[in-house]
Amino acid sequence: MIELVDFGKDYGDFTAVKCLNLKIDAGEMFGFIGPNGAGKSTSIRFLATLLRASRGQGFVNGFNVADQPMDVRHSVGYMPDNFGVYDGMKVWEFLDFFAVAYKIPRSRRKAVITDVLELLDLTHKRNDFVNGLSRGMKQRLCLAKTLVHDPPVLILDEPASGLDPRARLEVKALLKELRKMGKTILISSHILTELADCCTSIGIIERGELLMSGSIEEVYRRIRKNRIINIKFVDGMDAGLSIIRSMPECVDVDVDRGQVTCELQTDDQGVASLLKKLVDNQINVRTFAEKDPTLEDVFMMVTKGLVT
Ligand SMILES: Nc1ncnc2c1ncn2[C@@H]1O[C@H](COP(=O)(O)OP(=O)(O)OP(=O)(O)O)[C@@H](O)[C@H]1O
Repeated sequence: MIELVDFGKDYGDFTAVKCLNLKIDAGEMFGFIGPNGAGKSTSIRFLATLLRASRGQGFVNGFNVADQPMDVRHSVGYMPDNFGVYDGMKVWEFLDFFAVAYKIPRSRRKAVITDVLELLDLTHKRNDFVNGLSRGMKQRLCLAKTLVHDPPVLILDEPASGLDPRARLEVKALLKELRKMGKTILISSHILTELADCCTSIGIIERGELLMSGSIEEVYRRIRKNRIINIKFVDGMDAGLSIIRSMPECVDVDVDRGQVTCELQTDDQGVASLLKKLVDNQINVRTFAEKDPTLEDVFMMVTKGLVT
């Protein structure tokens, strides 16, 4: 449904995106994850037909982004990372403006706006001025405007940024609802944990390069070669730490409030042999537990080059 083939973008001498290949199937919710300046918005703006590529091609709903921009625009609901609005506009007028832009006939516009407001739980704000809305409401309104022409594809640039935890949860619930309605969704975020339980697949981008992509399960499977172990000692933590650090499989060690967290590039056998080594050296281990990687851990490992 969404595809980038060798996409690249230069701004003058600066290469923002090198060569990005991405394929998102119909019905997927794809999380596009990367630090500031990684190239997420650049790629997204290209897919939304707002930016010319320096190299490569993009396809949305079977249409070529560069050659068939109008078809792409009708297929896509795009939510930018910044929300702009004309002064003195009411909520319904804002949506009507986009409905007109998408050439929805006058006879259908009122019903479309009513439906979208209901879906986004904004019916009670219909006659309020947009500028008076809270940030959470504005984000929801922005999401509402991406839906007026009922596009099969939604491209959302950081839809949950700047929201409080409750508003973030609400946006996430909405996204799940939209996926159930059959929309294909590309969503970018730095808030990795946000995406973990709603995305079907993710792509991690850094400095214009896609470092890893696939279903969450696939990415976790690959990351499993790095094991994260939490250890607490009764005593002898310093001796324990030097044993851990001496292991060639050890790639990272962190100590926080009496708990040691170490990252080992190893398998089950390697994890077991660390515990054995500690016990054989008469170190009193109180707890020793492997931690399942969170999306945050995955992101840190991938961007540190520990997993490819
Ligand atoms: N119009 C522009 N002119 C010059 N450089 C640009 C322009 N737009 C983006 N860049 C640069 O390209 C790089 C990628 O920017 P982009 O906005 O795509 O990243 P991003 O991953 O979306 O970051 P963020 O999460 O901060 O929004 C950055 O270094 C940015 O400074």
